[in-house]
Amino acid sequence: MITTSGLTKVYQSRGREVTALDGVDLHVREGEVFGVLGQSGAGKSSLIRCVNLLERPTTGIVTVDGVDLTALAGRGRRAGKELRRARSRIGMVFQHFNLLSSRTVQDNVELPLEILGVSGRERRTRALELLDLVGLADKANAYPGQLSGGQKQRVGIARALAGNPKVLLSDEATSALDPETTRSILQLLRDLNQELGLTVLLITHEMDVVKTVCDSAALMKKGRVVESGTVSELLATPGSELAAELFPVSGLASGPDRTVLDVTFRGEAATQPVISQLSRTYNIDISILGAAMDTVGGRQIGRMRIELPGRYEENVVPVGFLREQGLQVDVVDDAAEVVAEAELIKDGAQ
Ligand SMILES: Nc1ncnc2c1ncn2[C@@H]1O[C@H](COP(=O)(O)OP(=O)(O)OP(=O)(O)O)[C@@H](O)[C@H]1O
Repeated sequence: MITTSGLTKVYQSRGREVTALDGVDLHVREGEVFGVLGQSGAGKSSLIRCVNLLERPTTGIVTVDGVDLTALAGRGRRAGKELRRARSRIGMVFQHFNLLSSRTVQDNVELPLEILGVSGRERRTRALELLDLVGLADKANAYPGQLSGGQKQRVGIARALAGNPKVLLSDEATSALDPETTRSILQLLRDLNQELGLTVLLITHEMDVVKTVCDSAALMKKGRVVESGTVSELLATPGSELAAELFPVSGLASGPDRTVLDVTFRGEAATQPVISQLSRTYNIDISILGAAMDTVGGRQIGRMRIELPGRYEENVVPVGFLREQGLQVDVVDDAAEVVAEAELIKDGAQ
């Protein structure tokens, strides 16, 4: 539904060039909720703004629902009209709602329809339908200033849906909201995704958002996508940074000459007593350093960090046993963990 290939965006800023996107290839399938994560400055906003051509990419191609938007941009009047039409099929939701304070809720929702030249009567009916869909039928005549943050975002979503889009882009839609309101807005996006078959591309810096609503996710760093896939694929990828952040377990080895493993359980494997079997079969003592259960991508999943006596070379057979039981086993390298933690501290300090 959304494809970018070789997308770059270079800004000219005070005489120097800033590369915000450095060759981004993204594939968002029809009907999925796709989350793009990354630290501040990674290029997330530039990406989403290039997808609907709010920002003109420097090079590369953006296709939405089979239409090459980059080919239409800046190619005369006729193509401009086609681009406007294609863009009306892409809704956009903003972090700070971007509502007009002098217009009522209903008039805010009608605005894109006015621009599309829809008649007054049709606009009113459509706006009321949309307000009903987002649970705000009783606020049609209120002004944005009279609404809570969550209600304002619902109006923003209703407005984004006015042109009957197939795609909804969301730029940090929940980051100005409290946790409870965030949950209800995410639920609304999920319901719209399922009821209307809407494809949603959202950018966020919150792992919880990805956990709650996303089918797929990508991690951006310095203008590049460094990991992407369905949430289940990512969780099954050894060494995936997104998986580790989506589902963190911690705990350091209790001393030298120990093997630390992250064992991920899902489905049937979660109900088997594998740890006690492992201990009995190989006559080893196992310490549990950390454990967590969670629902990720709608599936229950568990992860446990365990420690076995002896170095990894001495534990190849027990590790093989765990893998034979269908468990995902990642060997935790303490030295790498220490480096990763130091990087996190350094990034946080910047
Ligand atoms: N209009 C602009 N002019 C010059 N540089 C820009 C412009 N917009 C973004 N940048 C730069 O491009 C890089 C990527 O910015 P972008 O806003 O896309 O990142 P982001 O991941 O969305 O960050 P945040 O989470 O803080 O919004 C940054 O270095 C930023 O300073």
